[in-house]
Amino acid sequence: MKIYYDENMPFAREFFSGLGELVPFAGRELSPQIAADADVLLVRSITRVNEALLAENENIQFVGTATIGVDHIDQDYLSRRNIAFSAAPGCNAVSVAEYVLSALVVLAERYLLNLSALTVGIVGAGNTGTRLSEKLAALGIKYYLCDPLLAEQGDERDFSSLEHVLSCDVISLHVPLTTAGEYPSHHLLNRENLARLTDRQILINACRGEVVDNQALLTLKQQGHGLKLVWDVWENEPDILQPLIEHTEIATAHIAGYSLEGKARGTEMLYLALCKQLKIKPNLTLEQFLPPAAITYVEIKQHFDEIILNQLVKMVYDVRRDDGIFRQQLNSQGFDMLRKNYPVRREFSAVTVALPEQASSDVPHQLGFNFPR
Ligand SMILES: NC(=O)C1=CN([C@@H]2O[C@H](COP(=O)(O)OP(=O)(O)OC[C@H]3O[C@@H](n4cnc5c(N)ncnc54)[C@H](O)[C@@H]3O)[C@@H](O)[C@H]2O)C=CC1
Ligand SMILES: O=C(O)C(=O)[C@H](O)COP(=O)(O)O
Repeated sequence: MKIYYDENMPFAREFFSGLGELVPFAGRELSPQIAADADVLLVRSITRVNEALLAENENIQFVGTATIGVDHIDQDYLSRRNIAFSAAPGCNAVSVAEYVLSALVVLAERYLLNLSALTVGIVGAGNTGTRLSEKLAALGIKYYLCDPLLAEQGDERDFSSLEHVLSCDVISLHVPLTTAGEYPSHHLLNRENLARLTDRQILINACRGEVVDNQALLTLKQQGHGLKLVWDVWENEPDILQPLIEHTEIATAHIAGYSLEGKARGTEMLYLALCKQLKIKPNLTLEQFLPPAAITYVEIKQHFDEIILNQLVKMVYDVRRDDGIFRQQLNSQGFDMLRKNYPVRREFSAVTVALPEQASSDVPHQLGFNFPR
């Protein structure tokens, strides 16, 4: 059995070598000719899987994407051909939530904002939106959720209108990219509603670039609008609207979900799905392969406050590192190479935090840091 896998899938060799012959490929270079003899195809978000790619392949049994987003997969085509499909829902949701938290900590420091006094509007209350809301709740930050689909499905949380969440101090977008249905997200933020945002607001996009009309946003910023932007995803990646970069507070190359745990969990989820498809009992887990973090233990000696929060979050993940790399190296390396060469980043859970014995709050552990044994 030939298993074709994207070369940017961590631990793919470790997980899949016992299941078949492995063939790595570069995500944007996979052609119908190359993919023609794959029995299993494991992709990331940059490979479009559709009839154009698979028409010449008569044997393919399984397609997997090690990502949350599935907008690059023609699922109707796969089901018409009876090809099994699996994604990795939630695999890097914590990573995205920690990216957003790091950005908020950095902006709070830059503009002397009192984090706990901010309101945050979360658009899309699925895996990433929920992980973010849990971290905000741990910090006592008031948040509002907008997700008409979940509301209609009977989700019992409180939901707000899009109009309401767009009036919050911080707006964080966590929807899939969709163009059909009752609530399509393509250009959910457009010229009209962007123009209604105010100079004091922060807009964070770490879902898909096409959810915001990038050209309309650029025009608004060029007119002197003060809206602060945290921008991880861009329309038309990798050929992005570069003039927008200078108008952002934080700009990165679609890496919000790139913690080592987040990417590797995607690989592990595909391994489990493929084992199920092949009716094989899985015998490998991610814990076997994940290395320890560079710093594994921190002892806090004082009352936990926003200063310690700032230090703790930035010690594990300081989004300014990725912003700096992006601004300095985008033109020399290119968008895709920045992503391919992404430096190791760990999640909060890789670090154990010990608190003073009489600590009155447990915020670090509620944020996802590990408990001491
Ligand atoms: N920047 C990055 O590295 C990453 C980006 N993503 C993107 O984030 C998206 C969301 O991820 P998850 O939360 O894990 O997905 P999810 O599927 O768990 O949740 C998405 C939620 O958005 C809601 N939704 C859909 N259309 C909506 C609309 N028009 N208005 C409000 N809510 C709407 C859905 O009902 C669902 O509850 C993914 O589809 C992916 O495109 C995901 C991981 C990493
Ligand atoms: O999981 C998703 O959805 C994402 O956006 C991933 O972070 C995309 O990563 P790549 O598949 O483009 O490496």
